[in-house]
Amino acid sequence: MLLGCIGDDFTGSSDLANMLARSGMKTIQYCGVPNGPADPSVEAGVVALKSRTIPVADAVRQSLEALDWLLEQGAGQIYFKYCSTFDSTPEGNIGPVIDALMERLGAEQTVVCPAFPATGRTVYQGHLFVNDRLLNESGMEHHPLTPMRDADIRRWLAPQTDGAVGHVSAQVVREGAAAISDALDRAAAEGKTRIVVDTVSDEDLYRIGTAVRGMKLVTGGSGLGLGLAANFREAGLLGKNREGWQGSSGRAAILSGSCSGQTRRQIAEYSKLHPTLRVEPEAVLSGTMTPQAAVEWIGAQDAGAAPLVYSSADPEVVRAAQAAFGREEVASALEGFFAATAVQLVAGGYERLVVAGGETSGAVVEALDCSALEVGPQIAPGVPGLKVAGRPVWVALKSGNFGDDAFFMKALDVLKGEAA
Ligand SMILES: Nc1ncnc2c1ncn2[C@@H]1O[C@H](COP(=O)(O)OP(=O)(O)O)[C@@H](O)[C@H]1O
Ligand SMILES: O=C(O)[C@@H](O)C(=O)COP(=O)(O)O
Repeated sequence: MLLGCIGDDFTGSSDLANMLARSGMKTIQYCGVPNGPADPSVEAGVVALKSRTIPVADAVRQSLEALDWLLEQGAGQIYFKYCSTFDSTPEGNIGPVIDALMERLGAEQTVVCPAFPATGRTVYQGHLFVNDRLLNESGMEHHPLTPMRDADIRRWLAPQTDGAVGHVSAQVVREGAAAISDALDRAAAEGKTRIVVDTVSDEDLYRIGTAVRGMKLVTGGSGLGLGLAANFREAGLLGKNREGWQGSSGRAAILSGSCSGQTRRQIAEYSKLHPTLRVEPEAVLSGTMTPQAAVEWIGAQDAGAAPLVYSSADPEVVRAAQAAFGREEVASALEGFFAATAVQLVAGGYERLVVAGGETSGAVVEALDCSALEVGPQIAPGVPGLKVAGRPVWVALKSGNFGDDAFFMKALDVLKGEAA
């Protein structure tokens, strides 16, 4: 294993796995920390955790367990993957996990590089943009669990970390890898160890990648995977033979707990022509809507249809449910509902599942008890088709913000083995 990655959620991990696989690395996504060794042919191992919104101490412990396993597999560089919208709160978990990984690795400095230009996430003057909007005006300020109310990544990270936060500007990044390395050295001399690096294009990601070639720990969104994979390719370290990936035309269903604007547009589009069932948090909490009832509804739809069950709702509706029942209570009830629904579907022979939402996907994949996911073709930037290793189950794990309006249709096709 050349590159060992720790993803703080399952959609994000599949985003990174997609980036690395498309960049030529033999990549596997592990669901949690594996019990045994990795296949020796794996060049990039991505350990997916559901650690983005759990208590800080648990996130740190799980991340360190993943680190130890990746080091045992021989990984020479470690990549901590978080969201391209830097999903976190002033308490964590990005900062505390970075601190713990740096300490365990004896790393003196790391970069903080959430940008993913292919999906419109760029960092300029330390501020994160989603397309042409500042992060805190992009809709992410309404996120149910990690509302992002400040686009200045330096200011958002500072209270989360014990280390001093620095910055490398876009102007320096444009000058190239040598200028970036010099700027990192200057920051280190000033005692700055967590360095937010401006990134506005894929070219920037390649330049940053070159500059961090020897860094023990790098952190960011999936974008920087481009630059890191290029390092291994240029060093002649990547193998050539890639196994094929095959889809399935088996029965399919879609589950969505993502409340992002993009997911809600995708649901609106899909529901024009396909069966959809909206579930209310109240109904799930009171037990009037159960996984069994959802599975029965799915089974009652036309054979060949891929029914969609969703709890996704507008920000005001989400706020009202959280005020009535508690943020964590609602989230965990809905995640449990989707997880149990997925388990029953797979037990009933469903082979294709499209899941929208990072936390929702984590709950589903953990409940399905998958050890690893094989990476297939890209459905949309940041979202690959995946196959559960050793079982006839194909999944797509969609980040709330990714994919165009027709995403669900495309995902079902790619999981079938058809081009997107
Ligand atoms: N109607 C709702 N009201 C309140 N919370 C909800 C509702 N629907 C989903 N949620 C919760 O909101 C969270 C959405 O997060 P996630 O699944 O990560 O989506 P995204 O990828 O858009 O961030 C989940 O914990 C989910 O259970
Ligand atoms: O980096 C990204 O934007 C994604 O890979 C990601 O982490 C997705 O998180 P969710 O939006 O919570 O699914």
